[in-house]
Amino acid sequence: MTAPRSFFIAGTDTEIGKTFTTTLLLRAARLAGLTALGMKPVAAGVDAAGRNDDVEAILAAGSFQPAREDVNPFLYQAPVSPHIAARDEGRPVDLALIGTAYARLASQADLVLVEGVGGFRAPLSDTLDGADLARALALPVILVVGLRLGCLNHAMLTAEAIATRRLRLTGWIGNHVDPAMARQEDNVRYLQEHLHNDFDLPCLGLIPHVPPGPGRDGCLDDIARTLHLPG
Ligand SMILES: Nc1ncnc2c1ncn2[C@@H]1O[C@H](COP(=O)(O)OP(=O)(O)OP(=O)(O)O)[C@@H](O)[C@H]1O
Ligand SMILES: C[C@H](N)[C@H](N)CCCCCC(=O)O
Ligand SMILES: [Mg+2]
Repeated sequence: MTAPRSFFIAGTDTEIGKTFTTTLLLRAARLAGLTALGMKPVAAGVDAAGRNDDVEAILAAGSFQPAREDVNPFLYQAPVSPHIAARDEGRPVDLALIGTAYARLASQADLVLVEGVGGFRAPLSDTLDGADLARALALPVILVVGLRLGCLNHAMLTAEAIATRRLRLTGWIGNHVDPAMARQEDNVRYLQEHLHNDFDLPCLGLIPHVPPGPGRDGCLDDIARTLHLPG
């Protein structure tokens, strides 16, 4: 196996479709014949069974099930900012430990996708945030833009924050998280032009709104095939 192609999946905010996009990119990689794994190093919020939705979705989307502690080394109970949950539970996020878990996953796969937490600079502690996590892993970044009112500003600010840290920004994906968004095409056109002009950033795909329900699974392969994984 050659060195894996891995990416950090950053988002313009929380609840904008990072996990949904990550699972579709894993699907795209698998359809292309790659062994692909996801990672959610820091997750907050569990159900009655003690499980986190993102972790379960990312485990299910991989080519096989690696050690759960490697996919998700830090799981906190409360669905709040991780810096609060980590302090409440007395278990601080440890970037070195996350790096070791990532390396174990990378040794087993052609491609690893690491989902961040919330927006790019969501805090992990009083001194660390999501940007430090991306920098510690030193992975090229894919920016997921949740297409809803306000996303133009969030996208430009997030791209700037990533570029300022000299991380390699490889492309962006627009996710139609809000089916009622007005002037969708005009918004997408703005992002295409300005992320290209300011950051030389290509659009790697646009994900349509796919309401949850029985019809969702049937269209995921077709959507995944429209996404471009950077080489
Ligand atoms: N394209 C889409 N069509 C329909 N629903 C979507 C789409 N993208 C995301 N959703 C839904 O929006 C919600 C938030 O998506 P998701 O969990 O992927 O966000 P996230 O950015 O990963 O959030 P977090 O910051 O908590 O990790 C989920 O219920 C998901 O199913
Ligand atoms: C619990 C939630 N779903 C996310 N995992 C955490 C979002 C943290 C957001 C912090 C912030 O930027 O205000
Ligand atoms: Mg998520």
